[in-house]
Amino acid sequence: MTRSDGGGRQGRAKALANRLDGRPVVLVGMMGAGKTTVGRRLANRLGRQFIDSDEEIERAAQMTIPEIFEQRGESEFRAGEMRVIARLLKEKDIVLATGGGAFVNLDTRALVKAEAVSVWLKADLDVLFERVSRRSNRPLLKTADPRGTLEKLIADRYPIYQEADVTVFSRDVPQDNVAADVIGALLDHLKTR
Ligand SMILES: Nc1ncnc2c1ncn2[C@@H]1O[C@H](COP(=O)(O)OP(=O)(O)OP(=O)(O)O)[C@@H](O)[C@H]1O
Ligand SMILES: O=C(O)C1=C[C@@H](O)[C@@H](O)[C@H](O)C1
Ligand SMILES: [Mg+2]
Repeated sequence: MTRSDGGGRQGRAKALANRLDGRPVVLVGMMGAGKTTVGRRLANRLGRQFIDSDEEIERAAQMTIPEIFEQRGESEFRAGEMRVIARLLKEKDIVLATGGGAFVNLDTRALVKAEAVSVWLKADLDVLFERVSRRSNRPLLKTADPRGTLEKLIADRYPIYQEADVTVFSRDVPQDNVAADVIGALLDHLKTR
C-alpha cells in the first residue's frame, strides 16, 4: 500500500467516525458473510469497540449457541438475542456484529433501524457455503443437505437484509478491503441524508 492510500483510508475512517457521531454501526447478513471478522477490522479503523452479539448471548446464557438451540429452542434464542441487542444498542461508539438471523426478526430489525446505521454484508451461495463448511457450529445447518438449507435461507432472507441502510459485497478479497468498502458505503449513505 502506498503512503497516500494509507492516508486516504485513514482520512475516510476519521470522516466517518465524525459523521456517525457515536451512532452504532450494525453488521447484518448470513452466517459466513464475514460480520465478525470484517466487523473487528472496521471497529479498529474507526477507533471503536467491537462487539459480537453471538458472543454476548453465549456469555449471558453461560451456554454455547448450539446448546441454547438444543436445550431451549430457536424461539427462546431469538427472544434472548433481541434483549441482548437492545442492551448493546444503548452503547455509543460501537461496531456490532449480529447473528445471521437477528435482523430477520421483526422486533430486532425495528430496534436496529431506530438506533443504528445498518450494513448488509452480502455474499453469494458458493462463497458462503465454502466459508461455513470450515466449522460445524451452526445449528441451523445441521441438516441432511446443508447447502440446500443455506440456499433456502438466502432466498428467505435476502429481501429482508436488503432493508439495511447500505449493502456491501463480502468478496474473497482481503478483509481489510471489505472493511474499506463498508467505510466508503457508509460515507456515501450519510452524505446523502
Ligand atoms: N473477505 C474474506 N475473504 C476470505 N475469507 C473470509 C472473508 N471474510 C470472512 N472470511 C472467512 O469466512 C469465515 C466466516 O466469517 P465470519 O465468522 O466473520 O462470518 P459471520 O458473518 O460472523 O458468520 P456467523 O453469522 O456465523 O457468525 C471465517 O473463516 C472468515 O475468516
Ligand atoms: O443465521 C442464523 O440464524 C444464525 C447465525 C449465527 O450467527 C447464530 O446466531 C445462530 O447460529 C443462528
Ligand atoms: Mg459471527
